[in-house]
Amino acid sequence: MTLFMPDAVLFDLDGTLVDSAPDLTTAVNRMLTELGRAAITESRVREWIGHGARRLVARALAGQRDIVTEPPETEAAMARFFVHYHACLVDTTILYPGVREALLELQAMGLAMGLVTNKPEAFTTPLVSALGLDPFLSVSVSGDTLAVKKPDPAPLQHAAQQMGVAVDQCLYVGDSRADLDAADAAGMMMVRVPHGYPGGADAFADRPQLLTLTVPELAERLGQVSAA
Ligand SMILES: O=C(O)COP(=O)(O)O
Ligand SMILES: [Mg+2]
Repeated sequence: MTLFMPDAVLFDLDGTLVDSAPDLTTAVNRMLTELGRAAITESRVREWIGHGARRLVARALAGQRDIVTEPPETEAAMARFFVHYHACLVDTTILYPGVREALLELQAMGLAMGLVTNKPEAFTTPLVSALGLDPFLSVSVSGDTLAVKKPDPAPLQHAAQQMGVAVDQCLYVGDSRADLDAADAAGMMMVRVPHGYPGGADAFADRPQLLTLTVPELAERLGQVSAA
């Protein structure tokens, strides 16, 4: 698949710009321990994130990824998860290697940048600020900014609208199937990072053509496109 020169690049957060799984695991396990439940592994958390904090908490309580209805204790558990995740939000969470330099390059190319994450705003805002991402982002759409979250296309469409850029002139950079489904439904091109939390081993099995690049590789490729 060939790359075009977009007017704006939108980024997913968890698994794309930052590896937040260790701190999320700490918070989930503090919550589970409080409820007298057994802790879960970080690899489970890596499989269960991507559809927002509430879905992660519900999956952790149910002990499985596929849930039809939320366990009844989800609401109360969410309140405890919020307390615990706030306390360890940036204990170990850092940008993936080269991300800061890549964002500087993209900024120097004159590209507008934004964030579209399923993470609740209460976590997105302090995390973005602690990691020094604020100066790069002209818009930030979280999982609870609108009534719907990814894979619904609305958060991507909302971000594009806020930036005054046509949806098909934006490029979305994400790590999960929810990101791809949102981008497809919005009519936005997506590039996938090779790390992160895809949402199952076969999450992209039916999309072998999907361009897979790290954020630094993307900045380099777009640099070539803009120079051409
Ligand atoms: O909160 C989540 O489940 C994942 O957040 P993300 O959309 O930034 O990957
Ligand atoms: Mg993600």
